Amino acid sequence: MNWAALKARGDARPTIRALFDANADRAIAFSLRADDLLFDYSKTHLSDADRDALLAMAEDADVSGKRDAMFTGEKINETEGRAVLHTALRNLSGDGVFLDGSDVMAEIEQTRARMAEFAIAVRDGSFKGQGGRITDVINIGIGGSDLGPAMAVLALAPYHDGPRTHFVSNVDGADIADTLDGLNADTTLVIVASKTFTTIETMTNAKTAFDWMAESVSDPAAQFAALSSSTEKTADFGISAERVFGFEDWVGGRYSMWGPIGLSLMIAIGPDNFTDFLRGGHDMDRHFKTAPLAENLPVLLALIGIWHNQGCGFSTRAVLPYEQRLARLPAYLQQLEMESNGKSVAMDGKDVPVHTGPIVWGEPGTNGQHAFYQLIHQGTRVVPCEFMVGIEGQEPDLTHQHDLLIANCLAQSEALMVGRSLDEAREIMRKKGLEGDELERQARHRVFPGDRPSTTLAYPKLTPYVLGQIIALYEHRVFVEGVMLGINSYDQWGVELGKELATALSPILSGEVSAEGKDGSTRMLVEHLGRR
Ligand SMILES: O=P(O)(O)OC[C@H]1O[C@H](O)[C@H](O)[C@@H](O)[C@@H]1O
Repeated sequence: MNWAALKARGDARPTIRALFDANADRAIAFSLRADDLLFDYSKTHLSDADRDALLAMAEDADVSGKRDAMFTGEKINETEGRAVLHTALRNLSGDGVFLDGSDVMAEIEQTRARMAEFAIAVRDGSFKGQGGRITDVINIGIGGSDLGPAMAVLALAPYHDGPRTHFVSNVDGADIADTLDGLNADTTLVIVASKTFTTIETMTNAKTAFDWMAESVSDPAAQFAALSSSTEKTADFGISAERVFGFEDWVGGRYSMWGPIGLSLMIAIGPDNFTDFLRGGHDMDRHFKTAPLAENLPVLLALIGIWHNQGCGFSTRAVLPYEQRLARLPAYLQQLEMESNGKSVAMDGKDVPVHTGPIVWGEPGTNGQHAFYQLIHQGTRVVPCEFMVGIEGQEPDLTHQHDLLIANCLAQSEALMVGRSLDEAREIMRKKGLEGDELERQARHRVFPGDRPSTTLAYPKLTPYVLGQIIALYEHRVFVEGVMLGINSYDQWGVELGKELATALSPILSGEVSAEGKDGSTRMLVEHLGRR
């Protein structure tokens, strides 16, 4: 990968406005329609030649070959010796997906059918709590066993016609205490979601929920379900096999919401809507597998990411959905992107010679506009922005509010690109009656440098299908960026050390083990925080 050449291109980038001036059809030439999504990347610094160079880099990195290897069950997660087949969870084509020569689809479909049967029973009241029909469902999980369903349940609130859904993740007792407060144990279903069924936060919260349940009902385990790859451990916890929904280790935690980890979502919106969500993801898979690289949405999104981060040196990325119900999407994408591509060592064991995954963050618009957009417009760093907006909202009586929402979204990307010159700012100050030094001083504060890049993803309406498309789009984008960087996007060794040290610190904090050997700062903090 010729990173130096890409950097040279980034350094020599033309202004975005110059690119528009040079090509009257730039918006068409630098946008892509796939199914009913429109991805506009014309408000970036990418020229035809830069795009060609990036596409050539994608070809050199064998993105197509690696993509096919993923879909066909090769063990591309080399550091864990596993295949990467979360796409099989949403494979609705009827075609087999083979791993080591055997088709994995029968088991996936069987589990999905069991999930649907259980979800229907919870929704129609035929599965009951010991106090009657289930009114509340609590998903206890963290990371990939929390963020996906939590994000999607909020995103798809208009489709939510099942019991109330709650998510508990943090080991901070405040999380579970606040959630349990006011719930009736005898009409609550607790879903313990953990791929490994060893995660300390989840196991601790599950035990707390079990004890809470035991205070009110004679058979607490009867109101527990489990989602995991480790069925022995779910049995040890006492959860009956008929309410255990398993999946295999070739589904990564942050890619797992399409299968059993999505049970809370399925109960909330119903199996049919859940299938629509899968269909959206599956259709994006089909597009990713078949569209030529230059017309391939995940590939282009990845190339924009590589261009901004490794080409132009913009090391952060703001995700700005103009959709209040996508409030948890930035958090979801933080795990997806930063846990997948926050690595320094390439597949071959060598250091990656460039920065890897960007720092991803964001908030829904318009709220962010009144908070951090100041820095995006006038700060000293360039933050590429990824806007998202729907043609339609879900509130037929509030279309005027949706129009305002769209106007704000478009205004931001326009403002970022065109900016406001010093002369324009002077004119505004002159009209306000200022003159001389004061006019000059005030005008400078009102300059917007402009030439700041953004992309806009427009979708018809935030339906389950569209959410599936968007999530699968970002999953594949992360994969393509990972391939180009030469890293394994599917492991997460970087989370281990903190876990190990936390395990060692617990007995030190409780005074069972001495803090000797710890560094001075940690010893001081143990002494200060270990007081009861
Ligand atoms: O689903 P679990 O096994 O409980 O894991 C929950 C989460 O914790 C881990 O530390 C990983 O960083 C995440 O990738 C994972 O999603």
